[in-house]
Amino acid sequence: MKPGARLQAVAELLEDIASGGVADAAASRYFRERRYIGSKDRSSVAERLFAILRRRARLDWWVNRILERSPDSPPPAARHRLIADLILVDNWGMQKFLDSFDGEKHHPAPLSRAEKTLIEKLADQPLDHPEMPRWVRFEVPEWAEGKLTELFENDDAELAALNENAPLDLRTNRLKCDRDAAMEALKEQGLTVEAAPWSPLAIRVEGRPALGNLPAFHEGIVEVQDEGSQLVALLADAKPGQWVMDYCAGAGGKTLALAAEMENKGRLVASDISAKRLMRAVERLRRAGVHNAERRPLDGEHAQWFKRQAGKFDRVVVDAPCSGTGTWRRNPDMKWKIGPEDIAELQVKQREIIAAASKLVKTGGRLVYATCSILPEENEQTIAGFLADHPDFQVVPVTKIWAERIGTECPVEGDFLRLSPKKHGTDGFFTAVLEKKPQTSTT
Ligand SMILES: C[S@@+](CC[C@H](N)C(=O)[O-])C[C@H]1O[C@@H](n2cnc3c(N)ncnc32)[C@H](O)[C@@H]1O
Repeated sequence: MKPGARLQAVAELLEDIASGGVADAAASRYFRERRYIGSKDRSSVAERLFAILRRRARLDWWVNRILERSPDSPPPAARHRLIADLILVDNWGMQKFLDSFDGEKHHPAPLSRAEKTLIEKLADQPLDHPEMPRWVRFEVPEWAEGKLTELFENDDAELAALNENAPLDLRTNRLKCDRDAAMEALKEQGLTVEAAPWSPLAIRVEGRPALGNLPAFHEGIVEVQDEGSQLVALLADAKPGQWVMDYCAGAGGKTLALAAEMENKGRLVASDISAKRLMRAVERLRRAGVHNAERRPLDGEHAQWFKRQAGKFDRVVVDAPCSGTGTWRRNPDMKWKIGPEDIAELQVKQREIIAAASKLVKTGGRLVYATCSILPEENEQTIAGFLADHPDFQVVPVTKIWAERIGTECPVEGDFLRLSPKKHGTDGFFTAVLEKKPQTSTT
């Protein structure tokens, strides 16, 4: 691809994302439909795309200022973001733009008058400007800035970490081998890897290798999973022979980890409101050598079955749908797609889901509630609301489970697991473990 064609690809992807596309999926689709684009070009396009998404608030601030757009005008055009990025970050001058934005096949169309003004007036400006509001400087939505500042007790580095590149983490599949053997295999296959700090199964990979080509991946020795997500699954403390329900299983990320902890023994049910998402778990379960998992979509057809399972499960894991605020570093476009009204809606949904799932837990069994959100509304507040309505459940401190299950230094103090990218180097995660109390006799 010529440099101009790479830029055009970035502009088209930015356009797609601005009109509702999700960055990861949009990029995968774009490349799938254009198989002729080689791997170097793909990486270069994806790298610039994600870098622009991470700088979006500051780029928009500059475009609005230069073009004298009012703060309530719609977001700037995708091309304006790209042009601003090339000037503010790469110091492009007019001639470079004229050479690439030449309207040739696969190249960006020639510059408009407004774009030329942008290029002239932005020349020699730095990306950061002292007049930028705090939310712009830290690249968080305006509605979230106050909340996050309070949550992180004015620690600016926590806000900044929400916008940094996330590492690629793999989970060793204990059904196939231990971490040392998995790391050896990955090294032999050309990867640079190290043991990640918290999960005894986590392997951190340098760079962004194409895992699809690796035998270790095809053989199910490792699975992609953020270290934080691995810890959630470990804290479920699922044991061989137990009955375990992964209530919001999606494409099975946690189901796989739970199956390995259960050593393929016992009953593992993956349920989800979306049968389509559950279907995506099938191939992953096969690759991982999981034999004890069954899929049960939460639909009319299975409603009776779920009713009959009341009080039968040792572990019910609720990996609830959430705002994903803990994964903003991985999905920098997502934060601009949600607002406070979504958080309020999610909170209602989370309370309904945890209440429904709790019915499946047997006496002495555990309900594990997790989100990849860092907002207390979706976490501590959901748990407090649930416990107020369900006095038959009590909190089991994660520090206690950690000591029994993992044994190393626990990353948190107190009852709940609350991980943050800055403090723990993982995505932001929350986990609470609740136990169904033994029934007290009323005689
Ligand atoms: C955070 S995702 C789960 C991710 C998955 N556990 C993993 O580790 O890969 C949340 C899931 O909840 C599902 N969901 C949404 N509403 C639900 C409901 N009312 N009951 C059960 N699952 C629901 C969504 O379809 C989605 O797959």
